[in-house]
Amino acid sequence: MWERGLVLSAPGKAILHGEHAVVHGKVALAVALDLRTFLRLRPCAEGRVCVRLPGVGVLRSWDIPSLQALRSGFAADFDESKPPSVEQLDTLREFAGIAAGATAPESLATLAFLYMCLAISAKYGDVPSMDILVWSELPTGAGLGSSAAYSVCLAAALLSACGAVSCPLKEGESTARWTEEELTLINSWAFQGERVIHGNPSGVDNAVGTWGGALRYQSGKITPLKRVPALRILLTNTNVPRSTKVLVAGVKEKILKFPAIIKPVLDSIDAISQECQSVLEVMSANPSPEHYPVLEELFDINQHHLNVIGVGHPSLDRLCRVTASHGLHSKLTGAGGGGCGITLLRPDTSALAVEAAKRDLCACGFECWETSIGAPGVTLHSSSSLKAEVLHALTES
Ligand SMILES: Nc1ncnc2c1ncn2[C@@H]1O[C@H](COP(=O)(O)OP(=O)(O)O)[C@@H](O)[C@H]1O
Ligand SMILES: C[C@@](O)(CCOP(=O)(O)O)CC(=O)O
Ligand SMILES: [Mg+2]
Repeated sequence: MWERGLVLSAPGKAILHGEHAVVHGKVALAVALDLRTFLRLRPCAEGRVCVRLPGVGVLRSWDIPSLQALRSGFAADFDESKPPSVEQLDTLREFAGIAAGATAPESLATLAFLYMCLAISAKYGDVPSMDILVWSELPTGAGLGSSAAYSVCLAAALLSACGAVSCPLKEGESTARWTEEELTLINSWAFQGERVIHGNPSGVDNAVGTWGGALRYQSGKITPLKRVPALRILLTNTNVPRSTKVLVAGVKEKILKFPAIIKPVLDSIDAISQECQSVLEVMSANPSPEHYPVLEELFDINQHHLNVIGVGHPSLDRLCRVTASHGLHSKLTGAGGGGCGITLLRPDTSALAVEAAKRDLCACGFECWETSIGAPGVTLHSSSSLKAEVLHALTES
């Protein structure tokens, strides 16, 4: 079925609570956003694999025999349960001409592609000649899980191309999703992509990209949150670039340096996530405005904690101050160090008040957008069902 080509997508995410702490076994609550990464896969005839990633300026192609030769060097070691080894990544870097230790977006994206392509073909059979194009509505490296959305799309496309998962889109349907079992496989390979990009990911981002909706995540255990109130959220990108890999490594260093000081902060973040989950459950049964002050206070406390563990940034402090001047509460989301913040809007926050806050945030050089949460996870699309903007990006890039 994929032989006619396919288009699929995965959502970005916002972490309500638990970023960083989740890497150390604590609870995180995360929701899928209505901003997505799209991948188009087309067969091509020349015995080559071609990858176009316009978001990070990559246009590369390799002939299949050279990929097969590379793979045969360490085929036995590829498995979705094993982290990519230093040796494997060094070999792939050398093959692709990527400098050791390079953390540029294009280097990490190319390395993740090569790793997943070789590992999946080693396990499930050769990849066919193909042309892959990835285009995203998400900002890259801003805390909204663009790396996970990219990894989920690659996993779904490569597993489809090797025949390890089906192509569930039937003639005449506009979208389709895979079975639970297939989604579990896609998620585990997406986690490998995240491992290449992040070093030590928790797995929460790829879980949201795969399953969508809203979920609680702890140490690999994914619990969908069935009853979540329709929260209104304002996302603000400070446009300050940062790397998840570097920030995650910084928190680890702080824990090693001051364990007795930092570990209780992570425990407190865990308690915030749990408290927030209880409040959301009560709210969905009884959607009364009385719960909002609690959610707002939890945002404030967690933002302080995230500053304590070293992932704040002056731009994020400014974001919180500006929204506070409009009576709104914000925290960073994702890895921090710049990137995005989320601001909770109450059901009765007027459009005028939101516009005034947005105006002040934009005056700081930030970008804002109001989003809805709980979007579907990884999805196959028929071309005719795509928005004009997406179709244009996938045909013109
Ligand atoms: N559209 C995309 N195309 C290719 N690579 C991408 C894309 N989006 C993200 N990436 C990869 O993910 C990395 C950003 O991941 P990360 O630092 O975790 O930030 P975040 O996940 O918050 O956006 C980029 O450096 C790049 O390697
Ligand atoms: C900081 C962390 O909790 C979330 C990172 O999210 P993002 O890559 O900044 O979108 C890391 C992780 O969970 O793997
Ligand atoms: Mg990421």
